[in-house]
Amino acid sequence: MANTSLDKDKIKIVLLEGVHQSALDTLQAAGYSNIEYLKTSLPQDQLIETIKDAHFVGIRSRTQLTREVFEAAEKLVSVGCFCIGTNQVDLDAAREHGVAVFNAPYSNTRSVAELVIAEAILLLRRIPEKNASCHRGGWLKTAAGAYEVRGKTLGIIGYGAIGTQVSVLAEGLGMKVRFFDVVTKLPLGNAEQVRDLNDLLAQSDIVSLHVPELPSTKNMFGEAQIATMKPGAVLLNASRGSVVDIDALAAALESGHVGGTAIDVFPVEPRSNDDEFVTPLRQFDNALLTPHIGGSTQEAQANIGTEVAEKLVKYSDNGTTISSVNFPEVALPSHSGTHRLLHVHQNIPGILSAINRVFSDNNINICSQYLQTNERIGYVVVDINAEYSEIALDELRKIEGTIRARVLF
Ligand SMILES: NC(=O)C1=CN([C@@H]2O[C@H](COP(=O)(O)OP(=O)(O)OC[C@H]3O[C@@H](n4cnc5c(N)ncnc54)[C@H](O)[C@@H]3O)[C@@H](O)[C@H]2O)C=CC1
Ligand SMILES: O=C(O)C(=O)COP(=O)(O)O
Repeated sequence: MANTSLDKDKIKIVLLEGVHQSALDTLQAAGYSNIEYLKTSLPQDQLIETIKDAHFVGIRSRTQLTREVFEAAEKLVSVGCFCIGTNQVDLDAAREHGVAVFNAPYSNTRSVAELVIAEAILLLRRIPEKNASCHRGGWLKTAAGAYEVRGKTLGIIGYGAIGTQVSVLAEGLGMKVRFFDVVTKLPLGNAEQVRDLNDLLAQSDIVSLHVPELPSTKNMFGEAQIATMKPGAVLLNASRGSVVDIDALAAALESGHVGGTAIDVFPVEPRSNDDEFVTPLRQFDNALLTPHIGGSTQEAQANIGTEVAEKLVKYSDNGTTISSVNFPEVALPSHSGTHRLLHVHQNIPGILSAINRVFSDNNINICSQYLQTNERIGYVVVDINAEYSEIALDELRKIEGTIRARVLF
């Protein structure tokens, strides 16, 4: 019988953007040795060349996996986003090509929250401009415009995993927490949900954004929202660069309406540490600018490396898709003694009977079967006796609506 389950050393894995060593360790410990490791992201043409024969790809927030990339990467089975955000991946295109995408939804939450709290304190004490002045030989020893965060109102926009952590830490420092979210959320501690964004902005001394990049959050914080902030209040953004209109923010820093800002994410970010960083905010001493390092701590990166690599290994070794962001989720037991067929298909009428007909027409006994569907695709996993897997795989691949079929043993 032909060997249709790929040997592990033939499974090519490309890891980009310097993911943590823990990812390599996890993959290697699971027997995967064919790993190409790159420290940066790649422009689209080089990316396509590098991953055209890859089965697994690991990225962080910088690498853009567009439809064109998925069309070119014919062997791609799965993508690991070694971060929280998955906006850099065309998830529809991935799903249509049968590529399961995984991320690490919580491993860097605390790191972002700690940074935001530190920035809030530094901004209210006017530290960024005092620090800049000291570096130039100045000595701005004054209490003018410097405040404690205790008793101040923090307005959080997006009360999810990060927003709630910020909320808890802020209350520990004696801040009043108010939040705005499009979903009704259970407030932690004494935080209160404010239903109208303008109301939140009008009462906050510190505004911090923690929303995902979505069509609805693109430029959601522009001239009008900035104008509604209290004069002298500070704005923090460690979510995505597309959320804040940077030119409007620059104008408000120029006029003094915004008292200071801490920005970690930008509409255009350099591809690597060797490229120049360009933003209109560079000219302002009271703008605390960081190079998208909200989640860049040793703890977060090590945990993310292990977490996402483990998800890729599980999907590769036994087909489990638990916590995939674009695939129906199936938790699978091990399948010793049988061959496991994995079939990803468009969710169209009649396809399940066509799949089951393959087994009944060929008199193949099904040892176990698992199915999960969403409105677009279905994922069927069938364990059968080894001797029948080649014929079954051939027949499954012929079914109209099949996106991808593979066998594991
Ligand atoms: N700077 C960095 O290094 C990092 C940045 N991030 C960014 O932070 C974002 C948030 O992360 P999590 O808290 O884990 O996500 P999450 O999904 O747990 O929370 C996001 C919250 O935003 C809310 N939301 C969505 N649209 C909204 C809108 N228009 N107005 C108000 N609220 C809205 C959601 O209902 C949800 O409660 C990520 O999507 C990612 O882009 C995440 C990690 C590191
Ligand atoms: O986790 C996220 O969404 C982040 O923004 C962090 O991205 P990074 O891994 O630092 O490129």
